[in-house]
Amino acid sequence: MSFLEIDRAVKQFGGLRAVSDVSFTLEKGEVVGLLGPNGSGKTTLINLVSGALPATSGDIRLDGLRLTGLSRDRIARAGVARTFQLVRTLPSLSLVENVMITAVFGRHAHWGAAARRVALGALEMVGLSDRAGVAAADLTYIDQKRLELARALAAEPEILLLDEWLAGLNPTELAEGVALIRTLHQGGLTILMVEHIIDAVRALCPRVVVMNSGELIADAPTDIALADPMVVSAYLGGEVDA
Ligand SMILES: Nc1ncnc2c1ncn2[C@@H]1O[C@H](COP(=O)(O)OP(=O)(O)OP(=O)(O)O)[C@@H](O)[C@H]1O
Repeated sequence: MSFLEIDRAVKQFGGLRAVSDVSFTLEKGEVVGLLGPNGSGKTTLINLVSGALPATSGDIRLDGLRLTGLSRDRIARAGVARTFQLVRTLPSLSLVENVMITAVFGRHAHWGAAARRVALGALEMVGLSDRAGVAAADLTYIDQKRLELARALAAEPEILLLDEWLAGLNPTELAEGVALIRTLHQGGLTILMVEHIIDAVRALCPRVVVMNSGELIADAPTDIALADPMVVSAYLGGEVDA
């Protein structure tokens, strides 16, 4: 049994099959890239794993527990946390308040002082603990991204789903972001990351899975997948420097 098992997952939106019979597994402690062109179904797949959307059919299991059909809250309690492509913070609340919310609804359902302690720990991990009392509205873009990650970490996940968390960062911030993800991985977290920045994927992910038009077209070591002609033509329009 693998840690995360995605077994023939399907998501149908009316006549559109956004995720079509996708199967792959992740072992505990792996960091895997989820690649594919715009509209290929990556975010939809993340939505199925995190419970933001119900699957049309198929099974998704974490450590043997069937997630399919469970509520989003129950899936968070099972140890799944994710970041969103569009950062979701509550601007009028302080950073620590923003993060406490996910500590409350996360794996261990902390409350009060315990939720605050977990939230401060998550802010520390992303380098924001010195600004815990600042309003989220006052953050720069990279710090909003850090806050979004802290919110996911405060849920104390077993598996972290990153949806283009590195997008929009400048080169210095990108290097910091890559280092941060590496630290999380080294701490034992299992990570599935949707990412378009190939240098970051190469730096972080020994293995990638690639989607195109809802289907899985590759599941291989990163160098091999990025040199696969089907991946090159589908995903990168032939422009990858593999
Ligand atoms: N809630 C929805 N209702 C209807 N169609 C949707 C919905 N969510 C996504 N889609 C469609 O499903 C397909 C896959 O979208 P998805 O966002 O999963 O792709 P993606 O690979 O994450 O793309 P990107 O890299 O641009 O984020 C697209 O055609 C999209 O328009």
